[in-house]
Amino acid sequence: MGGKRKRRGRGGGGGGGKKKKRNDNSSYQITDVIDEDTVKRHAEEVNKPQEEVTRVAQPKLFRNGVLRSYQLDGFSWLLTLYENGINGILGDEMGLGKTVQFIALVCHLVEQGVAGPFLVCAPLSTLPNWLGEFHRFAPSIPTLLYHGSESERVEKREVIRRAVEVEGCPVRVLPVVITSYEVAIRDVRALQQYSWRYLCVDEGHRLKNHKCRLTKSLNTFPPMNRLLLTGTPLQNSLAELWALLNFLMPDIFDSLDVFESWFNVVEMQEEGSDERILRQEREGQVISTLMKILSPFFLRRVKRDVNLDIPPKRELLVYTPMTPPQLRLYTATLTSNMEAFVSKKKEEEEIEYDNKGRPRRKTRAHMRVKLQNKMMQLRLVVNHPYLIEYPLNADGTFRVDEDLVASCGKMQVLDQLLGELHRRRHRVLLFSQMTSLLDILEDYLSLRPHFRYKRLDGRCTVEDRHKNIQSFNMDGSSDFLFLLSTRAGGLGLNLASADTVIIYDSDWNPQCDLQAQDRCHRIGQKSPVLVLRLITAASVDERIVERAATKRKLERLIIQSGKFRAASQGDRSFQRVVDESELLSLLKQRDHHREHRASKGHVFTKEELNQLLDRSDLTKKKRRKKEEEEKKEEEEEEEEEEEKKLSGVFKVILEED
Ligand SMILES: Nc1ncnc2c1ncn2[C@@H]1O[C@H](COP(=O)(O)OP(=O)(O)OP(=O)(O)O)[C@@H](O)[C@H]1O
Repeated sequence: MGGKRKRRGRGGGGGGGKKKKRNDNSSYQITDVIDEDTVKRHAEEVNKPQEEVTRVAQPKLFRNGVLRSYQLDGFSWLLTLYENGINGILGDEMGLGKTVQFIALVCHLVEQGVAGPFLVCAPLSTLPNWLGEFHRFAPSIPTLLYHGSESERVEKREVIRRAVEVEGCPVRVLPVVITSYEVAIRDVRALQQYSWRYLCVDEGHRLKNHKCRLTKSLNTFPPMNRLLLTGTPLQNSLAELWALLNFLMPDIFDSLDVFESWFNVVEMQEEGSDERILRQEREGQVISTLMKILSPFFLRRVKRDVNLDIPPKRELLVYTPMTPPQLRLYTATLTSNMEAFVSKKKEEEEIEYDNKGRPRRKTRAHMRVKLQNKMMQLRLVVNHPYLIEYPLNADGTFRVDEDLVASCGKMQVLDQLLGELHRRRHRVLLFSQMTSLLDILEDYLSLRPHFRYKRLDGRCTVEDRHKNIQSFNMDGSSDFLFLLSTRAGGLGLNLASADTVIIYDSDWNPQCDLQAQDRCHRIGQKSPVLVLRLITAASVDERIVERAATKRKLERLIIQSGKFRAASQGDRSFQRVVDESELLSLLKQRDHHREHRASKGHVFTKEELNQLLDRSDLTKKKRRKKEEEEKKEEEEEEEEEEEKKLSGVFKVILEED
């Protein structure tokens, strides 16, 4: 175990309570993890009983929209945190409108005379969205996109100091500065100079590594209120969650070692650990305690809690076989002679004989990878053999023909799925981890020119991202497909005009794939969403999906269990220990609904395809849910009527008495 980390004493939330000394590893108490008094004080403030919390009305500066009831709750919660100088995490499930809740908070603070400036630090791909949301919902609040070349940024720094008049506000207001993580790191010196009133880090799980440059840079800023927005606060391990808490409250969460030792994370994440988790909970109430600690700083609502009225989502696993060339490459990799295999093949191909029988060297294939990392090689083979070697034409250009589809099991199934989805007029988001695979998919799309598409990955400029997203979301857009890299395209984008997600290759981190799915399963979605996860059978793909499922277990137990949903009040039933049956059902939960495998050959039969793509029952499910809700409402109304009548009777009786 490492030594005690030095406290930095930054960040608005640090409580400065007394610290308990720890002796050795085995005798850690929960009070070693955190300062109990401080947490208790925060909890009392934030978790006041419902009656005592007055929900704040929608700010006047928040226009062109009505905050939903849970958003008003969330905004009130944010305000309570601000007023008590506590930092926190708004962890609502993706697509519930975390952005608008923060915008409402800014509007309210400005109305109250807080002049700013406010700093929003977000992934590059979401900057246009942030600006758009501010312009749409709070048009009178000044904003500044802090981005661009060095000289542009120097000019913009002047604007940060320029306060403007805002109608109905007691003070002149400084802008909300919206910038990317990269720029915040690059310009840390310049940005430190301002007296920021509030820092909001969007997709806050970016700070999951407490040693990352962004965390270090932001920690050098003068103290101010800090807020993290993230729909996926627990990604791979509790250490990552600790890093977020450490960023927000370094005084309380100052030792990862202690935190980890208490919450025995490694054991909890091992495969087949269900029994152990249950035992730990029985003996030490580990999960319940962790929730108790988190509760004052963390608010999370999920779609099913808030009656969002969007159609349901269904995830299917679609298993695809390997083609013979893929199998050969895969076996060669496993037996470690991939290099020999490929170079031997290359040699055979490179020597050609001219019409006089003389040997002539000729390059036929373009070797695309340095063959080092075995796991990576296996992933390349299953994703597309052309990622290993791409055949060339005589003139040295890439050979793009039907072999591109025929040589790869996933491509054959993808081609079949896309054909049918296009015919049924669905619109598709297609995610891959690898930009080189997106290149191959673009080559494929040149063979299917009727599939109009857009593309977004880490290489796109902010302007191109914005243009492509707008054009895809436009009414009457002719785009059928959006190619996205999971890392760049999974964050914070609104693509609710699509209703199908295809995950070509799964991420080791399950939250990245969830992020991807929720680009279209969000407010604004009108149709049931189908998520198709392609998995090459009996390959590294299966291992990735299994590993991801194990990681999700922890997240499901702590974050998804629905205990953080009340914005205020003691309703957060932490007094009630998470009971065993509840834990068991969380442990058993699966993300996917069904698995599909082609019964014969490489692709699906018509019947199988129909079954796979059918979502009529989801529409029915939605209708049924609505009917049930209406029925419940009617019953409640009837009950109320009944009660009124009864209380009338009692009143008469009482008066007569
Ligand atoms: N009250 C509202 N009225 C109208 N539109 C809303 C409202 N709340 C949210 N939206 C819209 O819903 C969509 C999702 O909101 P937003 O992007 O803020 O979600 P999010 O929780 O931040 O998601 P993510 O975690 O994916 O970033 C946006 O298009 C937003 O404009």
